[in-house]
Amino acid sequence: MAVKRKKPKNPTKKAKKSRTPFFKNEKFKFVFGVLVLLVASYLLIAFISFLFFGAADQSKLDLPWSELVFDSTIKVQNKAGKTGAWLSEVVFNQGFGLASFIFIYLLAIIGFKILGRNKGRFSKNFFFSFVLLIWLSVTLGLIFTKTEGGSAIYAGGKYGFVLSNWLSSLIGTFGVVLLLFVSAVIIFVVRFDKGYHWLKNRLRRKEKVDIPAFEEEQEPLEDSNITDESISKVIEDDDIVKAIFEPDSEEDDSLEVEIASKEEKDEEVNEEKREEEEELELTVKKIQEEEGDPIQNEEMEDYDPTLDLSEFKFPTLELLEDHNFGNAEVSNEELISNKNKIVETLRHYKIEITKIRATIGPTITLYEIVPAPGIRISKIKNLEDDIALSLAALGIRIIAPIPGRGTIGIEVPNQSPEVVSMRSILSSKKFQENTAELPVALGKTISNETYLFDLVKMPHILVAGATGQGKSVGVNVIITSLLYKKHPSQLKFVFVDPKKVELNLYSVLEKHYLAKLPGEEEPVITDIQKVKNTLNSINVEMDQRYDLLKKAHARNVKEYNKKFISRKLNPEKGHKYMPYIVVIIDEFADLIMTAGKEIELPIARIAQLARAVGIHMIIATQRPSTNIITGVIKANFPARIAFKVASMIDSRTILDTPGANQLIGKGDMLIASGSNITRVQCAFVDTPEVEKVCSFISEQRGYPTAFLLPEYVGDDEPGPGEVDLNNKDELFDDAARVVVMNQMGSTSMIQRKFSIGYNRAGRIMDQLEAAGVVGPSEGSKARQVLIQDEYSLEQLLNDLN
Ligand SMILES: Nc1ncnc2c1ncn2[C@@H]1O[C@H](COP(=O)(O)OP(=O)(O)OP(=O)(O)O)[C@@H](O)[C@H]1O
Repeated sequence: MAVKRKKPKNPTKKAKKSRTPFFKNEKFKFVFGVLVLLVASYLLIAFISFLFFGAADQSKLDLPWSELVFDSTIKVQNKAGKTGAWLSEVVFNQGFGLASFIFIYLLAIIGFKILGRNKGRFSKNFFFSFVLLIWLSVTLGLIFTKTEGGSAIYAGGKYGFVLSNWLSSLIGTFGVVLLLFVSAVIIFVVRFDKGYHWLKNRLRRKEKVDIPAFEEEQEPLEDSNITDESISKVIEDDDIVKAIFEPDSEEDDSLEVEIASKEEKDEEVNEEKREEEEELELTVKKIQEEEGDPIQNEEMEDYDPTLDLSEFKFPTLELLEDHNFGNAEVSNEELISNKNKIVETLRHYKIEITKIRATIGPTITLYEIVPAPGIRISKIKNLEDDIALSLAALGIRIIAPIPGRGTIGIEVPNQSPEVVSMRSILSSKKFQENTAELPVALGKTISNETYLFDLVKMPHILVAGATGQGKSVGVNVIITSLLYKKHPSQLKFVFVDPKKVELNLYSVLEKHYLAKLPGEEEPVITDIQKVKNTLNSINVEMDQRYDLLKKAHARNVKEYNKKFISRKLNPEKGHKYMPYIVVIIDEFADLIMTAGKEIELPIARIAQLARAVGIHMIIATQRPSTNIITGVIKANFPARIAFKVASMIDSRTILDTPGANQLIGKGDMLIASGSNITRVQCAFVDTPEVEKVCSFISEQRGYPTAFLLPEYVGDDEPGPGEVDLNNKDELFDDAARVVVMNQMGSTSMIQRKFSIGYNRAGRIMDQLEAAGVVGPSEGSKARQVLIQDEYSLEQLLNDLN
């Protein structure tokens, strides 16, 4: 009985089903497709026969169709019979002449399209075939102005003939020839992208433009299915080259400081270039691999994830401040004085140097020295404090040796440090032109380069630093960078902020960029229990994403989305576009102190596995002690950012090396990724600026709700076996009445009737089971209702209350 009532389970689905027109039916499509192909074949036979026997049949084809068909004395030679002969006459001679064969091609592509076999671009093919039909018939009409004595066939057909005649009278024969030529070139260029590039290259070569070898290779790449990753790689390589050149250009300002020649540098540059070329070849290979992707599906316009908010406007740079308070540059006097002090101090300890070179950064100047042969590096390293003392500067850091350069670096803070504005780094060419998946512009390096990374490659970041050293600003910089590059459909944030103040300003982005649990009020999570549920829910999302990736044979979310966008994945089979999810946890220490393992384990799991499915995590902490940043966390967060910390031990805890204790604060930071440590001056973005950016976004139309994460039932929610009837849900009585009235124990019915989440409906169902209203769960079937009438139910409810 209960099963019968299952019918209205999903009314919208039902409505959809009944609305499906008959011509979308698979069988109908198949029959229709085959019919169209048969007609095409028949016409092909008729047309070809017409070419041979048209002249012989000509006299009979002047008769009206009915007379021709029904008069049995009339015989035609056309292999497709009288109808075929008559059709050929109408389409060929009265229509478009030899170009009429294009009709057969059109019918064939329509037939294959209906059968679902047409993988080409249908609308494009259709349109161009039509254009070609007209073009060809006019051309043939122009060339074969008169039919030859014996021939009964108009090569250009009546239309071609009339049209070409009319055009000739209008612009003259030469004009028509010119028009046909120009239109042929236009058709060719518009229709064939490859042909266009071929033509362009031909013309270029003719101009004898000297194109370097790698550029010639890049040209077709633009057009092929080049992946964003490969583009970003090319750009990154470019950046490396720049990074090598830039310090040199800086040196020009301080020529007096430089002692040695630049020959070595040139060699390095050559080597980098060689590497770059090798890298480029690799990229090309990768593209070929991807072309062989076996999953192909029916042709449609590409899916556009941004379509729902297509009018969304990215925040403008004007929303950000310049923060340029007339920052003084490092003077030559300062450079020379520092250089002299370094040289003197080292000399004092009998360390001779052969070369010293300065690279000026926004807050720090790096003095690179090459000690004389035989000097032990450790000796210089041990003099760190002495050099600091003699330079009377805090924050001296010695890097001995600078990896990959064979020199020793001494970083000295500038007397008047520069504030690196967020605006300046976001307006940098490097950021503007970056095509990385999740580009983050964090600040400027020691060589005044914009420091940029792709969060996808990092892929989770641990940020630590003593209070007031720029951690919150750093996190805001990361978020702002992403907001300037990613559309709301491509990126979602989960904000966890136990302090309740730091990330709250982003709550206005709820309907654009935030993800939350269903039924959750607050978009920024502050409650520990909710943090647990959210992290576990992200784990569920991660598992679901892995399942979808597996089904789609995709290795990562980028590949998956690419397939989804090109409609190779069927949404009806559960596939969906996957936005990146960036989880930002501020004050991680507070969470670990209160919830310990319950928080640590889901975080570690996400950190271990979520990279491929587009989930990334950034956790920030003030207290970088080993009980907070445990081995499990450390092992899974290869990228770490350290602002100034109080002690060397703290520095070791974050970076596995000292150094963060010697930073100068105010956004001065060390970034460790793998074995590389880079000193970067973090960009500065003030809270009012972030607020402006957020309100710019939130004032625009958003999605109806935040991005909903999967539901997660916490462990401390009572399970079915341990239902507490003293603590019944307030909808319990009403739900019991609905169940008994309908005689159907279905959770989804309760969920629908009361517009509540599945979890709550499930809990009510468990309570109904414990109260004896329904029987135990029977898998996907509705539960048996144990109370038969409303009277018995009211009695039971009275007893329970
Ligand atoms: N990149 C920067 N450039 C210049 N000044 C900065 C920078 N970052 C931070 N500051 C300065 O340091 C102050 C403190 O920064 P911030 O609030 O980010 O510290 P914090 O480490 O988050 O502190 P807490 O842990 O107490 O929240 C800022 O108000 C600003 O004046």
